[in-house]
Amino acid sequence: MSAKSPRAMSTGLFRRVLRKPLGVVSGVVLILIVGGSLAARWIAPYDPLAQDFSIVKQGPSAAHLLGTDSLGRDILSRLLFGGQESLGGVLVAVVTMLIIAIPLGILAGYVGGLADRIILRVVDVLLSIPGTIITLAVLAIFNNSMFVAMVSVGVLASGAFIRVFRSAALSVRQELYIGAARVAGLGRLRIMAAHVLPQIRGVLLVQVTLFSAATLGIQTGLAFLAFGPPPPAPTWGGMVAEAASLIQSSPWLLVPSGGIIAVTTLALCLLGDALRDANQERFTLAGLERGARPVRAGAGAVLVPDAATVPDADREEALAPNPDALLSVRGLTVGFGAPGRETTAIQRVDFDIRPGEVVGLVGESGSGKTVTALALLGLLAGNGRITGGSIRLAGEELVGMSNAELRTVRGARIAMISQEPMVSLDPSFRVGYQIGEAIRAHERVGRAETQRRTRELLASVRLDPAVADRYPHEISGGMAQRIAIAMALAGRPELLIADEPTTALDVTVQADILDLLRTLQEETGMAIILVSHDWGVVADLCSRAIVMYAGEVVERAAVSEIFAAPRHPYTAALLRSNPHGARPGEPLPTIGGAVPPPHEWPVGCHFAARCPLATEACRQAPIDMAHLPGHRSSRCIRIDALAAELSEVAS
Ligand SMILES: Nc1ncnc2c1ncn2[C@@H]1O[C@H](COP(=O)(O)OP(=O)(O)OP(=O)(O)O)[C@@H](O)[C@H]1O
Repeated sequence: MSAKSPRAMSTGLFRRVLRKPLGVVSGVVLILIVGGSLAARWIAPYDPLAQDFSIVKQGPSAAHLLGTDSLGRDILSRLLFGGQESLGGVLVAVVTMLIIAIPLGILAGYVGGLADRIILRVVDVLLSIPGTIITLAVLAIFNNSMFVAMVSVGVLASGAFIRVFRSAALSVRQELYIGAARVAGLGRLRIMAAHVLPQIRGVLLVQVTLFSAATLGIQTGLAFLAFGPPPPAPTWGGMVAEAASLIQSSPWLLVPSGGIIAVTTLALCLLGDALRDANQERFTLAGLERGARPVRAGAGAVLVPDAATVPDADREEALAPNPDALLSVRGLTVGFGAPGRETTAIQRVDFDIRPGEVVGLVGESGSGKTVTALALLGLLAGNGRITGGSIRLAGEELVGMSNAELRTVRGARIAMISQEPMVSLDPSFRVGYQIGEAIRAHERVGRAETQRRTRELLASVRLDPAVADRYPHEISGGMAQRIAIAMALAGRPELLIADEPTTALDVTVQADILDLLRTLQEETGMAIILVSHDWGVVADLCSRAIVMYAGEVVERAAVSEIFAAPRHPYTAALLRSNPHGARPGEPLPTIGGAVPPPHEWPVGCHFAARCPLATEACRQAPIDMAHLPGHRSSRCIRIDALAAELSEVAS
């Protein structure tokens, strides 16, 4: 078992390149050219400056494999030494470009918002600068310094590459494992360095090879125009210039000098092609293996309490969080869209979770369960904001906390597992490494301690320690969910939000995961919010349930009470359509119609259009929560009619 870094995984791309004949040939050619230049002082047969006027302009011979030039100097030796200047210039430009484009591109793509807008303006400026004129001016100002000229080439080219790396980072940002890393409490810098950068390395390598080819053209072009080191120092461009001036009398001279530039450029372009193909294969394979699925995720939410969005009737409750609760949510309202013109997606959400309590958050698709869960973590999509209400964790207000403050809450105090454990895991990292990363996000621990805790966490989710050495594509969905749970436990959270943790799993595995969650809850004493639309799962695990419909909590009660006598027509309809209660041969009752989207919410009861008990009064004004005996509440004014209907059915 190990929690080692993902170096082995990064060799996957190179392995795929090595399977491509063009990739191998171009790679070998480049290694020979670069290696030959680096080792020039040991392998060059002659001094590149040594002149011998008795053998000028000779063709290839045993003594001079590539012939001699107009001063009798050995061409092979000059090419080998000249490569140092030409390839060194390429290296300077590429490194300069990377130093600027990688951080700015990833920052713009991953962080977005103002940072993105500022960086894009800088890119516009860089792209509008006439590169050739600036480079020639730099050479004039800096006394023909090829080094400074290549730095300026790198700076000027970085604008285009910032855009490329930004696009790559933007697409990685949507991945669930990035969301999972944020939930685990990892900082932005760490996520960008450890998760985004490795994911865009394929694009990066392709761009580096193609830019190197282009820069080689610029470097040799400048040397051809007599910029850079003056004669007799060998440069590839200078050798081409000399050969061009003697093209009539000695055409051979152009073959080795022009040839080395052409071969190097071609090899770089072909290597770039092979890398691009290998990288695309990787995404296709990863997509097939993981069933890639887009996910709503984005920058941390801006938390702006807006008292005006909390209706008067609920204001008193909104101002009175429960001091005994671990989590006390009051009047929580979330909007999506441009500030000031948001569409409200959840509103007036109130509930408490006591320490160690397991509570189900139930409702059809679109009722607002996930938005509520993400709001608790400050992880709403980039266009989402908390526009009202309060979230208190052990008395501490989370609404209004900065992102940095929220990071100390995520993972450490509130953890989350999602319904897609496989896509929550970064495919490039061994699972042991990812668990280790979750541990280190909360504690400063050494390698040995990280490994010990990784083993301990794997054991706690009933997995063999050897699983740590596997990559996500080497494990099953059930194992992936166990690992996601292990990662969630790494910060020893007080509250675990499990968002439909069994939905994507095989039925046989579902029961195991629920069992595991129950055992872990008993062992650790943490509270759990179980987001689900499956009453069977809720009945299995939860003591209380919160039922949501079209962005509002419509009923809160103990699960046993809800099953015995629901106090909201929506809860009753949901229970009737529960597949666990289906009778053989009888069609399963369904709730007619669909959950209205936020912009179609009616003024009155949101469920009125689908409710058989609705009257005119239900449609006229917003319905407040009615507090019933036994800590129950229901957002319904027809509770008596419902109770009468249910007792009629029962009798
Ligand atoms: N980024 C977003 N932008 C705009 N609207 C959104 C966004 N995310 C969620 N919503 C809206 O919020 C509402 C509640 O969605 P939510 O995902 O919370 O429902 P849910 O009950 O969790 O459903 P499911 O079980 O399908 O996950 C939906 O109407 C949805 O359209």
